[in-house]
Amino acid sequence: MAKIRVIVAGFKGRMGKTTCETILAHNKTFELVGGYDPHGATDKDLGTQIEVSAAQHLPAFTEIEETVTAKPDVWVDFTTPDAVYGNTKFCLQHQIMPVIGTTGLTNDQITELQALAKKQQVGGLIVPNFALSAVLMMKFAQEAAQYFPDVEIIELHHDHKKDAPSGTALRTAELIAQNRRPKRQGAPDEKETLPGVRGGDYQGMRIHSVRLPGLIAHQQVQFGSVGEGLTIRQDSYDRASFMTGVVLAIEKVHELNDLKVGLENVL
Ligand SMILES: NC(=O)C1=CN([C@@H]2O[C@H](COP(=O)(O)OP(=O)(O)OC[C@H]3O[C@@H](n4cnc5c(N)ncnc54)[C@H](OP(=O)(O)O)[C@@H]3O)[C@@H](O)[C@H]2O)C=CC1
Ligand SMILES: O=C(O)C1=N[C@H](C(=O)O)C[C@H](O)C1
Repeated sequence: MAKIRVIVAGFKGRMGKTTCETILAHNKTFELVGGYDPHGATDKDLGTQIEVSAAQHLPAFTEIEETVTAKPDVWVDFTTPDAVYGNTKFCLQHQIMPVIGTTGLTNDQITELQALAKKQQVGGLIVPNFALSAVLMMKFAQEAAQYFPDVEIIELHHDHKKDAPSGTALRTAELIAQNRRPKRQGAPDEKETLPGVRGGDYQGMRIHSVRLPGLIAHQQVQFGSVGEGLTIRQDSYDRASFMTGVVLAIEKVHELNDLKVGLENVL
């Protein structure tokens, strides 16, 4: 069987670099055909970033149009919230299957991209969190919300993270909202004496974002009821935690005939 040709957008970043290393380690099934970073990349960058001799001659593109010359089957995106919409649109327009890890796509953008994927007949996957523990945490939280409508989400990340709340927290809130009876939490007359201290309001439930050095990616979904509580906690202690999901997504994305949200679509 032919190897799956993969390009990594944001290859110099924390996730991009780990992803390139993972693809190279899976060289029986995957072929890393290049990297993309519009802010500066040379052939040498990709080789030196990855520090694997096999990667020395891989192209690193700075112009998005040039990426098609590498003939990728799959585009893995770990870039920035500002770039991800344009990158995904480009993939779909060029029949490249997107596997999107970057956060920040709005629901309207996702709907628009799904329509484009349908028109172009290209499958793809948007994955708020590739860690299996995170996928399970979201599923368990969604289930618990049927019985416990009072819930706060506390997400904790490294202090280089650009977006808040995290994509995982937003997706968790979205899934919980599908099962939770609408409710505005807290005392009706509650008042913040320090602005923002109660966190972000997502349909009446609160999301809190913690940023600290030393952290990678963690989330606690805390439910409360009369005389009892339930806490669902997930931890990514290392970026390796995302790689099982990344590999699975690259392997399986060709089985999809539209643009789906969530790793559960290929589990
Ligand atoms: N779904 C998941 O499981 C996970 C998702 N993420 C998400 O992935 C994204 C990246 O995270 P992380 O690797 O930590 O971030 P980094 O800042 O380390 O990496 C982002 C990289 O993208 C590059 N970049 C910027 N603009 C573009 C563009 N237009 N096209 C291509 N590359 C670009 C940056 O390069 P330069 O410095 O040259 O601008 C940088 O090297 C975030 O949105 C994060 O939330 C992270 C972990 C897991
Ligand atoms: O920026 C990160 O690091 C992460 N981003 C994703 C998010 O915003 O949910 C996934 C994971 O939490 C790590």
